[in-house]
Amino acid sequence: MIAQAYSASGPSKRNLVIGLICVLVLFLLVINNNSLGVVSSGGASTSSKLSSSQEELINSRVKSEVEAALLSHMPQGGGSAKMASDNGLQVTELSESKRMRILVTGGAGFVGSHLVDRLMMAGHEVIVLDNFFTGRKKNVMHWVNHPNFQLISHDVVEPIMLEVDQIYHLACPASPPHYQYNPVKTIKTSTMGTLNMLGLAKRVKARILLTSTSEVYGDPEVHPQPETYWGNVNPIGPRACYDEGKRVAETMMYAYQKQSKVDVRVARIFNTFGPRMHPNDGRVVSNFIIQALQDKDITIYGNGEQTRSFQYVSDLVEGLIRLMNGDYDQPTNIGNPDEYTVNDFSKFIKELTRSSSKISHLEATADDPRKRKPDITVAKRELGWEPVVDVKTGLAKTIEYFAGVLDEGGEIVPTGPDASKPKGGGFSI
Ligand SMILES: O=C(O)[C@H]1O[C@H](OP(=O)(O)OP(=O)(O)OC[C@H]2O[C@@H](n3ccc(=O)[nH]c3=O)[C@H](O)[C@@H]2O)[C@H](O)[C@@H](O)[C@@H]1O
Repeated sequence: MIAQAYSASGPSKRNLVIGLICVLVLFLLVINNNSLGVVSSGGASTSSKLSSSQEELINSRVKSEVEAALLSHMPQGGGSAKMASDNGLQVTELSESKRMRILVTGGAGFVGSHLVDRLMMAGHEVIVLDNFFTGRKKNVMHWVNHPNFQLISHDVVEPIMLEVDQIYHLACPASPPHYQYNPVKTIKTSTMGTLNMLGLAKRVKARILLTSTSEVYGDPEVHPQPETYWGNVNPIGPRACYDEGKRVAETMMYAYQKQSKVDVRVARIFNTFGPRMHPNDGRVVSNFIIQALQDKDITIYGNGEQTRSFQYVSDLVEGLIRLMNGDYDQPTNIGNPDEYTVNDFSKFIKELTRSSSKISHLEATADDPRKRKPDITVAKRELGWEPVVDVKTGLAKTIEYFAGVLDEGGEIVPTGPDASKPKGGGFSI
């Protein structure tokens, strides 16, 4: 009996034990699977969580940058329907008859990307061309999936066939160390690039706006500089690739206007700063801010008595849009006449960043203009435009931006005065 009972109860007990073990194993497997799931998909999910939170961070930063930049210029109310896009920015719904297809060459760069934000939010279709030499995909990443937006990796030195209504032709490195890195390429960009864009404008009957520069005035002997001043440029100096390139680009604009009736606009941009400047841009505003935030020496080239007048990027963008859409077709200075010596500017940045940086004077750079200040009478009269963001407010936003870049990416070694290639991938994000 006992044996029977044992043998009878034996297998059932064994079955019970086996069953329990199975349940336990299953249970462990489930737990394990789950925990594996957390780890691996958690790896994935951590990374996807991370990337989505990074994305959120980027989007929120982009959003606040754009909102801050637009605050002073956006028409309030307006009445047009607006749609929130994926990046949280409001895009006006334009009727087909009002919606234009707008090409922005150099649209992934510092100025270009701010212009793209304005045009996209106004409800236009925007095509960005960029060769990503100084432009960065991350500057326009927040529009990449929007149906009104197209990003094309293309160098304006090569012709391109597109159908557009307006062309903002910005493509060209603008920082002295970058445009001097490959002077022949800089010349090609301003000449062949502008020729190609003018050819396109002629073919499709698009209005074209060239972003020229205060550098066409060279080392000016007239101060401040009105558009009627012809300039003082050394045609064979290290800056000539840019200065003369832009001067001949302007010449081409008016030759095409005269000969082929192309509808042209020319903006002469004075020193501009703001968020999305390349951390290795090498120009004075980004260099001084980055140096000051890291308590590194602030590098002044020469005696620091040279002057510059600084405008915030949203003012520039507003000026460009007004020039493009107005009737005035002659060259127009777009800049803020608020003038500083480089010495005073370094003190201003130190004060705003509460930095303990020391000032260090390096050798002066060749042909560095000794003074620069725009006469904006024409812009005021013809466009009803003048800057509305004071330098201190603009600098506060730019300092905040670079503080964020430093927090995310760690140390930045600013670009010095020598010709150099921009560091960091332009196409990666
Ligand atoms: O920012 C701009 O919009 C302009 O910048 C440059 O012109 P530049 O005035 O020479 O620009 P910076 O390199 O910012 O130099 C401004 C002054 O600061 C000085 N600087 C620059 C950088 C630095 O680290 N330290 C320093 O003392 C330069 O020698 C120069 O006197 C471009 O050539 C222009 O086309 C462009 O419009």
